[in-house]
Amino acid sequence: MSPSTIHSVRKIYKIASIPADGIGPEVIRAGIQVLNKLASVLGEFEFHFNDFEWGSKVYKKTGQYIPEGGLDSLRDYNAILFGAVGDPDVPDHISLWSLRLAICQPFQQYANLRPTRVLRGTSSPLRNCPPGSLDWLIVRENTEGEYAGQGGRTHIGTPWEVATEVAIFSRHGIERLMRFAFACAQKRHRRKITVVTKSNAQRNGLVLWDEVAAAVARDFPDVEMDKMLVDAMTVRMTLHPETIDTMVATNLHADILSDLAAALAGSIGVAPTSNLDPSRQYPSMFEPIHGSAGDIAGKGIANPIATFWTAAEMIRWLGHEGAADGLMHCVENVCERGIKTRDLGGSANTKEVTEAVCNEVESVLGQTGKGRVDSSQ
Ligand SMILES: NC(=O)c1ccc[n+]([C@@H]2O[C@H](COP(=O)([O-])OP(=O)(O)OC[C@H]3O[C@@H](n4cnc5c(N)ncnc54)[C@H](O)[C@@H]3O)[C@@H](O)[C@H]2O)c1
Ligand SMILES: O=C(O)[C@H](O)[C@@H](O)C(=O)O
Ligand SMILES: [K+]
Ligand SMILES: [Mn+2]
Repeated sequence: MSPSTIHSVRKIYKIASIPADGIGPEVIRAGIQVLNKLASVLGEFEFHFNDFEWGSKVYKKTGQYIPEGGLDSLRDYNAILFGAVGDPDVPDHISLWSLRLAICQPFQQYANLRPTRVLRGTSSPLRNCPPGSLDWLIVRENTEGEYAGQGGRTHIGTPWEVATEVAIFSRHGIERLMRFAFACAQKRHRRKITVVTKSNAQRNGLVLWDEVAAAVARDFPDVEMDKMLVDAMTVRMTLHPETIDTMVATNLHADILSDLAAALAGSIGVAPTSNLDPSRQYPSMFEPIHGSAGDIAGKGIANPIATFWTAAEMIRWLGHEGAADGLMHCVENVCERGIKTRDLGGSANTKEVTEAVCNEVESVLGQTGKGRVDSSQ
């Protein structure tokens, strides 16, 4: 193939980056550096990043997180790379609802994927967790449930004040999510799914959840399904991690379970998330699971690996499976060499980890090409 032909097949992706608050800009900068390195080494795609300044700083000046017409302007992108939102001067419910949820919900990014495993070179705080025994995929409902946004407050400030927070579960919303979750489980080698529920106490919405899960399960006879109450699930995750593969849970339950999962796998600093619109009508959004981490922001010590793993999931969604695996292989090599941030027990800073990953991409993927990785490396 002549160089000009190679050039002509290179895919160009327009990525909207929204670093936002706290450590968001620090880890997104690192993520962009690694993605650009990967692109130049592999030569199979190229990224055109457009940085959006949306975040709490701008909100404090203008009163808006997303400017007029802003959401529409995102529709032209192949994907959105998001940092984190949250600022000590802004109530958390304002920042979360005005930025992250203001994108996920209208863009119908109903499937939130949160893979969790113990990366090579890192360890679980659990005593009985040999490599490979914690390898999970959490599928979180991402548009309704406890995050439906329905409710209100009356008699504000009085002793008889009332507030409601109404969880909404629609058959349509549950079914599309369940189908997606079962299809994910089917693609993994264990073909096993745990439907997480709380249908003993939540006797309407989560009973519907269970019924829809049972109906969908009939269409996936090759996927083994079990059912677990969310409180008991925390025990199983901690004591018997090897019995779990894919789990599917409501918006709030999975939010909580995924922070637990991240900690059990080693650190919230490595955990990725994809907010997917499986219909591909809207761009999907990729972000580290963690928040703006005000306690470490500005110190240059945030773990960028959650963003690197997120970046790998983004390129996987764009169709470059080999490149995604190649990037993760390099990230794990760097961990194995002990170049890790403090949350993983190391002493490296964000910049050092980022440079080490870039160098690894260059030396490993530059040799094998196209993201193919020799597993003996
Ligand atoms: N999707 C999002 O944007 C998102 C997610 C979670 C929280 N938030 C917001 O972020 C703010 C802070 O929330 P929080 O403190 O509950 O959660 P957090 O994830 O920001 O931080 C929890 C703890 O984990 C540590 N941590 C997080 N990411 C890390 C990383 N990459 N490297 C090393 N350590 C890391 C922090 O230092 C902190 O001690 C709040 O305003 C919250 O609403 C936003
Ligand atoms: O609930 C939240 O704050 C968000 O869902 C956030 O925690 C996340 O995990 O994205
Ligand atoms: K985040
Ligand atoms: Mn969360």
